[in-house]
Amino acid sequence: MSDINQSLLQWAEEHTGDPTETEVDTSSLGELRPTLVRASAGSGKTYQLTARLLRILLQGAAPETILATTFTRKAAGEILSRVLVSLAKAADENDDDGSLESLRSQVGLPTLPRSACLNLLDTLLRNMHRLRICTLDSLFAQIARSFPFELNLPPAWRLTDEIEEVWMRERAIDQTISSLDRGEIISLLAMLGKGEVKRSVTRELMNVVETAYAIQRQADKKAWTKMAAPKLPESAAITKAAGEMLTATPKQKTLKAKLEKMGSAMESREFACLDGETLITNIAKSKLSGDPIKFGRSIFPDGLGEAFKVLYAIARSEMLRLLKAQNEATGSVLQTYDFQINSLKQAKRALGFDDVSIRLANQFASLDEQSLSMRMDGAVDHLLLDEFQDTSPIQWQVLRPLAVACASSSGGATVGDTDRPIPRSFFCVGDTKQAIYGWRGGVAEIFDAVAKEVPEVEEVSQNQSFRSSPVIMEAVNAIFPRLSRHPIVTDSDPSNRADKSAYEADAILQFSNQFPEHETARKSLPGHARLVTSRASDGGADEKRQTCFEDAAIIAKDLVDSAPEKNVGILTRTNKGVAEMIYLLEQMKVEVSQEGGNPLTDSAAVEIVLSSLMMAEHPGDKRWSLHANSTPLAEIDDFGPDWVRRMTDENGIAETVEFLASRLAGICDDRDTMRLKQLTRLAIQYETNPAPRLRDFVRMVREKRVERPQAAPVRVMTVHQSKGLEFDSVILPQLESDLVRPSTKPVAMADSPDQPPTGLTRYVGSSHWHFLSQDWQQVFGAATSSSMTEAMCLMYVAMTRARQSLHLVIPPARKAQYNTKTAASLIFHALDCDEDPTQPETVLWEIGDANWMEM
Ligand SMILES: Nc1ncnc2c1ncn2[C@@H]1O[C@H](COP(=O)(O)OP(=O)(O)OP(=O)(O)O)[C@@H](O)[C@H]1O
Repeated sequence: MSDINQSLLQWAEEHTGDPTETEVDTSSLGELRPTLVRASAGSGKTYQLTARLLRILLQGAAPETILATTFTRKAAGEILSRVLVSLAKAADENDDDGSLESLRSQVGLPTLPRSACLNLLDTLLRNMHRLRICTLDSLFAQIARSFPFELNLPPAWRLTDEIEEVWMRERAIDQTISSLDRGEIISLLAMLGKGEVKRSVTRELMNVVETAYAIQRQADKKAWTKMAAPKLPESAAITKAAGEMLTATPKQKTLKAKLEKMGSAMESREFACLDGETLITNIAKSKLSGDPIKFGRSIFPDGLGEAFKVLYAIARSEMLRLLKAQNEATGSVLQTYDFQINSLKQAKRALGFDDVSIRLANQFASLDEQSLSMRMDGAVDHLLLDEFQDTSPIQWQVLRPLAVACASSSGGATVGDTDRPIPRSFFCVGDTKQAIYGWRGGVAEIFDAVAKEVPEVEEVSQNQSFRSSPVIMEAVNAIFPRLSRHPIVTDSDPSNRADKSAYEADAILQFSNQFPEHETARKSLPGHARLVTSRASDGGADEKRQTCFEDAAIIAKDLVDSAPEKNVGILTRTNKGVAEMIYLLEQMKVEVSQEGGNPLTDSAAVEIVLSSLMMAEHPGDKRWSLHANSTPLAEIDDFGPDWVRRMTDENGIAETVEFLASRLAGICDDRDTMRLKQLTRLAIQYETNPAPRLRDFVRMVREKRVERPQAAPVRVMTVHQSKGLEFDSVILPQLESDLVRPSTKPVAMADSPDQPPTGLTRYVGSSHWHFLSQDWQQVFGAATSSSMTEAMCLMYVAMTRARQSLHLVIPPARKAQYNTKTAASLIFHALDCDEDPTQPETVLWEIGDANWMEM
């Protein structure tokens, strides 16, 4: 039990009366109907979920009948702490903040007695271990423990961590390669790559595993063979077409040369030169538009129509047959990898969260509710799901039977020893506009699945913010419903289903059309929002970004200086951006902290300790000893690889690290000292590992993010990390990067987005989409739309973290039309700014009062 819970329990014990004295009259609550809440940012999703949980508890439900899940441990902790703190405050007779009234209004019980809050708090604190408020991952791990045989789990299995997962992946890839002979490797690589061997075997396999394994595990076994490839045209037809091209007599030399090249290729059946051929692309365009086939500005003479059809059919068949072979090779290598990694994990008795979810999902498809509740340490009567937009199809498959059972209000447990039943309940909440975890498998369309699959679920939407000032809401309302003003949308041709831009445009259009008007309950909260260009910079994209970051740092410093009690969130697109931003702020002596933390290697002192350990691991590699010996550690008697090895063998890694850290004290500032302490703590934790090894420890330190203990007034993080948080001021300095980052991830075909894939294929560049059948074109298009929608969601999450002020800093545009595919350009067009975006240090748009902090 945490310290806060311990002290709450003590406090509750001193104040609790006889629980039977205060039976709560919950009749006014009515039945808790199955509910699906689609709620916008800051509109109180966590607040509502907490309210629902409290209502269920106040009705007398036993804590073990309730299950509330979310996505991060932090969010789960936040829900629990909101429940406990609001009860504790409401129960406190000396409270003069109106906490009891607030709780009464939150739960909808105007006569809720103070003593009932105290009794409930007491019950909860005594039954904390029974109340399940947890992440989906930890819930699944708990459930899995109840089904060891069905899930074929090794005895006494344990969960892996991220570092161990990487280690096992590398081992399994090595074993996959060893299981193949040389000839197999060469042909496999040729198939996996673009028909040519261009990468190292390990790197290519690593890439395939990283991009395709997770999706293939959820897919139908035959998914990689779904893509069909047409045969080459008949040989006679090719010969005839070749002849027509070779004998054609166009006036223009370029046309003649092109026809000769194509004709010869067909005649000799050497088709490699057709890949990437402009003429083929032009044939595809003409098929779509009905216009004559062009080459440059010239048009081919009449009579070649059939020959061009054959040429196109050859190019299409070549491309799709290669893709089909690549897909099959990918499926087969992933099958071998699957065998290797599973054997490894089975031998180590270790499973990752993904392994657990997949095994459960397969099992749960055929499980009835009774056997489910029998195994799960009793029945779950009340299910509450938070952040539902981030749920993956696999996770929904596991949750579905529980959701359906809880939504049918009959059959719940009774209150204590009485025979008064408490109807079961289902509640799920989320915001599809905040679906930013597509890469982790989250699928916002799961919301629609709930509406379809959970009987009689009531849908509620909520767009009133309890977080942001009217100015922030005005900014959000000014931007998102008008995103479709951007030239990407206005210039797009929606009829071309092989055009990537059309899908991107469509995604922006849908997002802006469906965007609900946002309101706020905090009508008198002052605020300020503006879009500015940064100072000019001469260089390329890196210099421009750097200048925006510098300007953002200046804005943050000004805000902190003028209103030290307010907090500032600087949200970047990338982790690299976070590191750069922190460096700049530290240079300006602004106190800053990083959400989620950095690896400890951001401290030079930690690097010295790591070099000393690596010196023992690789005595032949002089880099490590040179580094370690150029520091005060060189003064240790006999210091060298043997000394470190002896010390770790005799005293363990943690003690060695602690000793080395103590010898570095003289050269450490406060920050280094704190990071060294954190390093020692990591070493102590690491030593509980069954086979601790120096090399693995160093690797873990390099990868593991460790937060600094205290949050500073300025916090820097990626937009992803800011989800669920709020700041008085938000600064967005990285709006100029590409909206959608290029991806070559495989693409999946499914009956609906919440279903497992029935088909999979390697990625195909958009210039080749015209070769694909219509259904696959749509699949590629849908993947593009999803990425663009996610980019819109990211912008939305970023802006709606602001309570009072919002600073959007963009570099001056290259051209006044400003039609780049960036958030900066989208915002500029949505706001219909009159000012010239090419000018530096210009306020392009501004609302509210820059002195909001004084109001
Ligand atoms: N009905 C309400 N009455 C008063 N305050 C509320 C209410 N609902 C929410 N709040 C307050 O508004 C703020 C935002 O609420 P909350 O964090 O629950 O929003 P959210 O919908 O989860 O936000 P997001 O999706 O953006 O993370 C919190 O400070 C919360 O205490």
